[in-house]
Amino acid sequence: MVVLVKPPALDQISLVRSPETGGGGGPAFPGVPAVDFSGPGAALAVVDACERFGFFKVVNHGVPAGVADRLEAEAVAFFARPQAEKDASGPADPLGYGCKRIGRNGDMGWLEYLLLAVDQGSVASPVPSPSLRDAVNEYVGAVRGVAASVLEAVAEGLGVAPRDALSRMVAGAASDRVLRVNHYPPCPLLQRLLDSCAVTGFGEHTDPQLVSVLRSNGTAGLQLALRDGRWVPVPPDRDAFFVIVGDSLEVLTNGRLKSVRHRVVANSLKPRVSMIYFAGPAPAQRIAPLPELLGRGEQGLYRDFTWGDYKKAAYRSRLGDNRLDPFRI
Ligand SMILES: C=C1C[C@]23C[C@@]1(O)CC[C@H]2[C@@]12CC[C@H](O)[C@@](C)(C(=O)O1)[C@H]2[C@@H]3C(=O)O
Ligand SMILES: O=C(O)CCC(=O)C(=O)O
Ligand SMILES: [Fe+2]
Repeated sequence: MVVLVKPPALDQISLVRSPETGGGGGPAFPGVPAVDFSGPGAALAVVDACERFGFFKVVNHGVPAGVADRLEAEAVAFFARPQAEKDASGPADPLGYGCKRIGRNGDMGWLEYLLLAVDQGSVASPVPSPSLRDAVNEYVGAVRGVAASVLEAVAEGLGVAPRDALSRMVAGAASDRVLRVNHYPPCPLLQRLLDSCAVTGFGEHTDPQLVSVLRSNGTAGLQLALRDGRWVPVPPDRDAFFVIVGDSLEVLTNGRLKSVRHRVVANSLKPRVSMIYFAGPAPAQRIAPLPELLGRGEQGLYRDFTWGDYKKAAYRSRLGDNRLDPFRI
């Protein structure tokens, strides 16, 4: 008999079978779709990837590599500071520095992070150092353009007019944008057991916003749930931005694009650093299917709500909950 005893530092963090194959197997995962934003055809490729996986990566996005590299270096320097100094920027509630605790309802992961509010072009939260603030500002200045291009491509690919019908929802002065910088330290305490168990870095969930734009260093750990429930690893790519369809975009498209469950498992040897820009709308924004996407006589699948309503409910939920279920008709 194998008895699993977790070291104290891990005793509130769950283990996952990784990757788990779900029941029955399914068609081979062809890999994460890469959409080239420098050429023609991006809009249709974006919609195809969002319909099939709720996930893709943007290549040739035009953001100079130095912008993300600089934020990554500043983040590494911040997370290397003494714990007491980092704690002075926390606890995250929901913004600020957080360690292991995710949200307010008991979720735990093997990570530390900074959650920062972003206004139209720069960070709106206090940032622990001027050099980190400059790097964050430079980064959000660039990544918000990627989020806008993605949402324009979605609108174009779905035949929604005007082209900025979605992107303008996350570009207004009152829009709710957040930048999250995650650091997953190596987790040597628990080496992979039986070759199939891993420590939860960030538990499985969907993102509540329209889209999330993620960039990570070269350390693996991100996993994606396919539509048939199988989990697949996402190979890291420092040069790309990964795009995650969120719950709000699912509703706006009446379920044609679906939000995707994803999670991160800790690496036993290398640190993972990721930065994720969550593009959310203004609290008063109605989140309802776009009329162009409802066929004649077709009903919306969700009851009427605003982003403010949804966010309030989200912050009362556990990470892994299906937050859209209570809003389905
Ligand atoms: C457990 C939670 C953390 C979270 C708020 C929530 O109550 C449920 C949604 C979580 C999530 C997931 C995506 C993003 O990382 C995040 C910032 C968000 O908008 O929703 C987190 C929230 C958080 O960490 O505060
Ligand atoms: O750190 C990552 O790679 C993903 C984290 C994530 O999904 C999130 O912060 O919502
Ligand atoms: Fe996420």
